[in-house]
Amino acid sequence: MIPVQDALEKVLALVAPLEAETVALRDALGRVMAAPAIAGLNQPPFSASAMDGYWLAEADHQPGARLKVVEGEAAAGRSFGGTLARGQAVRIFTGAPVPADTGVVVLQENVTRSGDTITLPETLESNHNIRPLGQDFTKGESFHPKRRLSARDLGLLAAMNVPEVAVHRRPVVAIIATGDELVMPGESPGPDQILCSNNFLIGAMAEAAGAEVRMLPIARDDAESLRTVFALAQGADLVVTSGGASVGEHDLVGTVAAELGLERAFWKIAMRPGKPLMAGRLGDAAMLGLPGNPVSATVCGHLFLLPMLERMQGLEAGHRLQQAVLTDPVGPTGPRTHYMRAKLTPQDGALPAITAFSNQDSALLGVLSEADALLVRPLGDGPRAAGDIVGYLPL
Ligand SMILES: Nc1nc2c(c(=O)[nH]1)N[C@H]1C(S)=C(S)[C@@H](COP(=O)(O)OP(=O)(O)OC[C@H]3O[C@@H](n4cnc5c(N)ncnc54)[C@H](O)[C@@H]3O)O[C@H]1N2
Ligand code: MOO
Repeated sequence: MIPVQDALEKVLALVAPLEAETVALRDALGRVMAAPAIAGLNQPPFSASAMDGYWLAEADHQPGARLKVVEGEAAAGRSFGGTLARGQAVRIFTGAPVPADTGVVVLQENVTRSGDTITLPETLESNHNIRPLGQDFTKGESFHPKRRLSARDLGLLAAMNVPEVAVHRRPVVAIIATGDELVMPGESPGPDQILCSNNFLIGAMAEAAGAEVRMLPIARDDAESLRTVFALAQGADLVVTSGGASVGEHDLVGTVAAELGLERAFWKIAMRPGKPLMAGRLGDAAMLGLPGNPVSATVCGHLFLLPMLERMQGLEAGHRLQQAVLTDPVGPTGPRTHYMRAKLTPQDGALPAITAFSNQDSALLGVLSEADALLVRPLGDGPRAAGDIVGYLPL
């Protein structure tokens, strides 16, 4: 059994950031940029009015000044074009280019207009209400956030006149459930059978983390069936199996994968649940052999599959341990780090409170669905009392 941190380093060494592909800006949400985008222009491209009102020269911006409003106007998309003499003002609207780089926009509701004359108020605003050219970004500026692109990022890229973005290719993940007892939802299980939940759980986790998932047929607990399904995984970047990872006679995943050339990085981790996890390189793909128990598969998915997917997409990969306060005591841990299913309760202005579920059986999907955190109990840790600060991983 190797420690979790060592296992994390080993699984991350099995993968690398995937090559870039170009996608339309419209399809770039949640993707990770593989190269910087360069602003094609200044934003704003001209000094622009921030308000509807009148533009005038700075020298004419005096309390109570009376100014003549000239013919014409400056509107968004249509500049004024003319020039103003002293004592003149021009009608201007929000987003319009200002007639000259200096000057002031006075809000229309702050002047008194009579015919073609406006009178400025006795108390003037200090704000000139002009957005200077390039105040948002300048032409040639580069943008390369090391995170998933958000809706706000897409807005920025659009404003930069970047219609297509170079992003890391999505990892293709082949998912293989193994077991004679498994049937798919919608089928009628025989008396000794159960439903295959892992594919849905792990598949959805991978998709939510940016992967393209290929759901393969269930492999039976015999070498022939496993070989057939492994062959269908050809071309995937990552092959994720579940079940058949332990030590029983029917646990054949390791044996068959070895026969197919698995260069095993490790098998068995000092963690609970998830002990029988295996990982390695299988041809051109990385392989992660998850334990069959759905909770064990999920915990391993959070601890290893998600970081692998992050790394393949060019993200910083790892576990982001957070802190919470125990509501109830927990017992000592044994020789494995224990990831306990737990519930968080937010606390005003303080760390959240965390409560471990009383039943930690690694087959309980109901508890897993209710849980929103894994309370992390380091191996060899003593008992902890209510009020102690502990680490957790959000689910
Ligand atoms: N003698 C020992 N027995 C076991 C050990 C051990 O160290 N010595 N380890 C236990 C631990 S810990 C785990 S975890 C399990 C993992 O075993 P496998 O990875 O070989 O998984 P299976 O035996 O195939 O299945 C375990 C359990 O999960 C159910 N399962 C499997 N696949 C799915 C699926 N796709 N969807 C839903 N449920 C699934 C399966 O029916 C079993 O109930 O081994 C312990 N044994
Ligand atoms: O490690 Mo097993 O994953 O405890 O049920």
